[in-house]
Amino acid sequence: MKEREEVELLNFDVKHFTKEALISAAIQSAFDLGLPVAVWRLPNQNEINLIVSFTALQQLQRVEFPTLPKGFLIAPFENDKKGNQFIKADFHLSFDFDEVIEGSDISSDETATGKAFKTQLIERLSNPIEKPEYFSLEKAVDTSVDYKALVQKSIDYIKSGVFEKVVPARAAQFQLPQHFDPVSLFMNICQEYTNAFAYFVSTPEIGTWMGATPELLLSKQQNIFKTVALAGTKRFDTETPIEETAWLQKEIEEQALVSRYIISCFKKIRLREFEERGPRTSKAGNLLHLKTTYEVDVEATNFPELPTVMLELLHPTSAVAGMPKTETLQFLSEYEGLDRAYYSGFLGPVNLDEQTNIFVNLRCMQVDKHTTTLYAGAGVTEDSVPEKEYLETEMKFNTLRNLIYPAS
Ligand SMILES: C=C(O[C@@H]1C=C(C(=O)O)C=C[C@H]1O)C(=O)O
Repeated sequence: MKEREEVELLNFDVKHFTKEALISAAIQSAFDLGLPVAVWRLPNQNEINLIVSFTALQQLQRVEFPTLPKGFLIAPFENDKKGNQFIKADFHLSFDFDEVIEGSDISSDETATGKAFKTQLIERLSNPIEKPEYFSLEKAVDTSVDYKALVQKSIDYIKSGVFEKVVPARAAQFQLPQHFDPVSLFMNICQEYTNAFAYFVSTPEIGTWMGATPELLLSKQQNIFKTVALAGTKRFDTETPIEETAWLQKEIEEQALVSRYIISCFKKIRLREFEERGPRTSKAGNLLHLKTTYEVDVEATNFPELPTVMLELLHPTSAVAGMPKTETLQFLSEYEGLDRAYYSGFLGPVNLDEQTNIFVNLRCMQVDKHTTTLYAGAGVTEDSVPEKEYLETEMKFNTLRNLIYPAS
């Protein structure tokens, strides 16, 4: 670890501050200067990372992972419209438990913005703030759509053979508590959902998003490419050991469709050597899902561009859109009545610690100044019951809602 001398970049010992104070001051300083900031914690890890870009978001036509600098990728559900957005890591802090383990000024030349950011950070640390401000789009979201009727329509379309599975979503808007602090919420997410990808992203262009997603879209660590098929939802029951969870035919089929979709992507690019594990029951907060993992050795298969190619083929998977893709996307844009924005898009760190980890943006919310919009969907098949799918979206909302409004 390139410890001390890099931590010294702030000209004083950051170890005097808690990680909450440092994260708050960095978010506030990014806000003050109109700069993009991302904070995250990978599943089953202690390390929290924070990056700030000294330039505006970069729009990427194609996500060429091997040539991208260190940064954070975020893309909306309807990717063709706004495209992939990239937050370049010009400033990077990482924390393990309470210790700053790395602080680095990645940008090679000291720009005026970079200098201004560090000056501002020192200023904000010396005069601590209670909670940071963040970018807010104050977006109006139509939450009036009758979700149960939408599920019924989905079932009718499936029965008439238009498609096999579709994932309609809905949004709910809530007033934020008066003393809402995104940093303490982020810390609670990290603590409560240890096997989720916990994140906070705030930029002038996309506003502020937070979440605790259980779904990996793809990752590359050393030479191993990984993706998962995640679907089927049940409430976690503390009385039943996870491995003894019983799944209904409907849920098994729903998840098998996602697996089949991933395998069809591999087939399209003539990739035959992959390792498949599962389906197994996987816990996500208070919910359980069925999960199959796929791994490919990109060196052995001589396929370095696999993550780039698979990103384009996979998104949106049938876990968030449906099967087949074209018909279900058409149905959703016609009847869902919701701008999903970054919900069910994808996001995650790129080329940090020589790894890339991109997740499907689920169990997430867009945060405005006084309100928050939560998004959730449910996989509908022929055997779905509208009331049950509605309750499933409520349970998914609860992932974050329970932490924003803890029962007193
Ligand atoms: C669509 C969501 O979740 C997806 C849909 C699932 C399902 O239909 O059972 C389960 C996990 C996710 O792949 C969501 O959380 O909003």
